[in-house]
Amino acid sequence: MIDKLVGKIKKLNAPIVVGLDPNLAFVPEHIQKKAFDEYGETLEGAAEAIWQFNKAIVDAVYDLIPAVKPQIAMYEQFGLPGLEAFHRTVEYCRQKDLVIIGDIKRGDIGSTSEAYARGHLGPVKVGSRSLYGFNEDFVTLNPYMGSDSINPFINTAKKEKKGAFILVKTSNPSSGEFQDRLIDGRPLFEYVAEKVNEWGSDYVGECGYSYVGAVVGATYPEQARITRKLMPKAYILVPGYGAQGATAKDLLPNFDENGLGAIVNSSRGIIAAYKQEKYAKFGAEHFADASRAAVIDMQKDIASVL
Ligand SMILES: O=C(O)c1cc(=O)[nH]c(=O)n1[C@@H]1O[C@H](COP(=O)(O)O)[C@@H](O)[C@H]1O
Repeated sequence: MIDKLVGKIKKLNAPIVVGLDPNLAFVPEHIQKKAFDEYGETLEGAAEAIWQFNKAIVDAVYDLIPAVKPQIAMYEQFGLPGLEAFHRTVEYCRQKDLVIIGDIKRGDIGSTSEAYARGHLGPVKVGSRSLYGFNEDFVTLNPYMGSDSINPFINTAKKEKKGAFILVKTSNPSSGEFQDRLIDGRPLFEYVAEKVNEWGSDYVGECGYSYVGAVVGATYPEQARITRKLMPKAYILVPGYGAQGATAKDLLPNFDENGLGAIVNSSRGIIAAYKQEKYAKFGAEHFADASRAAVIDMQKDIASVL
């Protein structure tokens, strides 16, 4: 899957992942109304609204981008109907040949991680059958519980030719609280970066990159300079561009000398583009066209610095 991802990034000249984080507040009134008319103001109604919203955005942008990253929290907030909308979204994106990064940020004791890995990457055995649950191509992982919490995902990813992005230095304001703490004079995130490099060293695709990747927030370019060197084979998922304030220049340290090695996420900046002054001319009716315009602008913005 890392080869498919890198191949698509090169072909489209777009190291971009659109984050499908559909809060109801982003879903235009007319879509909400239609869903509520059909299902009432219920969890089912909310799930239908976010699914229709996602579908319109995917239809508008799929030919421009290599990948999507549905963030499971935005679906979980609507309970089981929300998770069904997550699954539908994953399946729809697969039909559109997009690489799917399930943003699930999991990691637990080994036996529990094995179950998460089966549910999100691999098949689960049911009697004589092997069945897929959510079936994303990559997942995001939280490595705080150590190697035995990560290994089940790596083993499953290897069998399935899929992959993972492991949190190394996150984009949020408090990310330094623990991640920057010094241990023997070096910040914790550097140790995690070295571990990501080690976890991925045996699992390198034809493109030269490992299918064990990392997450490094665009909001911390200085730290990215260090992590890029510590894990030369890791593809880096870079969130924080757009809504969290990072600019194209901030992304640069995550890329290699060939302009590869990183893929930049934008969620609110794309899916809620119609709410920004810059794209207001599209109006809520044409929210998906606003998202397309925002993807094109993001692609140009990143290309201008690479
Ligand atoms: O793993 C992630 O994707 C992630 C890691 C991180 O350090 N920061 C971060 O913002 N994210 C996710 O990236 C997305 C960012 O959304 P926007 O700020 O709207 O572009 C959300 O789904 C976050 O959960």
